[in-house]
Amino acid sequence: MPNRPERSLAQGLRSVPAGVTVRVSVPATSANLGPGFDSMGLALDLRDDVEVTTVDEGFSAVVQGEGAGTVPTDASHLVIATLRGYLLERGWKVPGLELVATNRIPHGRGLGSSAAAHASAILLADALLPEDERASAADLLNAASHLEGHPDNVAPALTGGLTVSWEEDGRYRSSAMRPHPAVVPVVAIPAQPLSTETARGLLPSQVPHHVAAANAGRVGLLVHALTQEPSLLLAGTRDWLHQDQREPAMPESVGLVRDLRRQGLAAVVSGAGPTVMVLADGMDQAGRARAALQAGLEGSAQPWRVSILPVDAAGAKVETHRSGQPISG
Ligand SMILES: Nc1ncnc2c1ncn2[C@@H]1O[C@H](COP(=O)(O)OP(=O)(O)O)[C@@H](O)[C@H]1O
Ligand SMILES: N[C@@H](CCOP(=O)(O)O)C(=O)O
Repeated sequence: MPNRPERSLAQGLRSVPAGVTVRVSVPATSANLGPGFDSMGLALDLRDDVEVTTVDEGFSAVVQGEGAGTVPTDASHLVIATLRGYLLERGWKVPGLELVATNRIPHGRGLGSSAAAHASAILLADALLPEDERASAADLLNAASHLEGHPDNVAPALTGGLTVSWEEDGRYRSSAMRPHPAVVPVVAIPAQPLSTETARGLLPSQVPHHVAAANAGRVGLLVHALTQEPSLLLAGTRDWLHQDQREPAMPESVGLVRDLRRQGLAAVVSGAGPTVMVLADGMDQAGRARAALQAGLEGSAQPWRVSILPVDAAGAKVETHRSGQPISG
């Protein structure tokens, strides 16, 4: 029977057959949104598209767009390595893979590129398995979040929209909400990257009780502002937990956030930075935010890309193609 997995007696692993193609499209995400450190996230309308085809042997990647020329193109490519690791955990192996990535999410800018890569790998691996072996959406979220180390990017990348995520007994969970249609994200993306690992290394291991309490209050307000009352976004995006602490690694970004907030705009550091994002209340304010970002960046030593980046409501999309059959969603 074509495409039936074979048992590898040597390793006790079942093998995904050659000739299966799966595609995934995953959006960029902005995590934290001010006070919601490691919990809040928003999907943005900018996508990485990744296709893998199983082959008889060898692991290779063709990378177009962001990361081309810098990320590995062999078995150590993040998506290939993650996909194989996940299959192994599930008791499966793949003899070889050809991967084609069309990347639009810039790397190391706080827009969730590594979360998109981890989510892509888990979704692709899952789609390579027979239907009766597929994991639930909750299990996929949990697996990808563990790989990323925190769920705030992975959750909106999978579901789209606005998410709040949490961890309970070692398992990551998330709930998705529809942001108010007036909310318009405006981003300023610098040329110079900053790794999330470096930015996380700047955070203190403890904070005073009153700081934790103040941030918790603003997260509650943030959910209300993002879903019901965008006029409260400036107050709802106030943070004391991580943005100032990371200033040494991105002084320009944190200074810009302060400057914009003094002008009444709900500016935040996107994820671990250094991208700056304004959550504008309507298109008029989004236009003012774009102009304020451009003015604030005049004279910067590096180029910045300033643009409106609308909310993505769709989240991740997966397509599978098995030996001559049409692609199915
Ligand atoms: N699509 C991808 N393909 C391969 N590697 C990737 C991809 N996206 C991210 N990475 C890896 O993750 C790193 C960026 O991760 P990180 O520092 O967490 O920043 P980000 O805020 O973009 O997620 C890149 O430098 C690269 O090594
Ligand atoms: N909560 C994390 C979010 C990291 O997001 P990224 O897009 O920068 O990877 C953090 O702030 O460290």
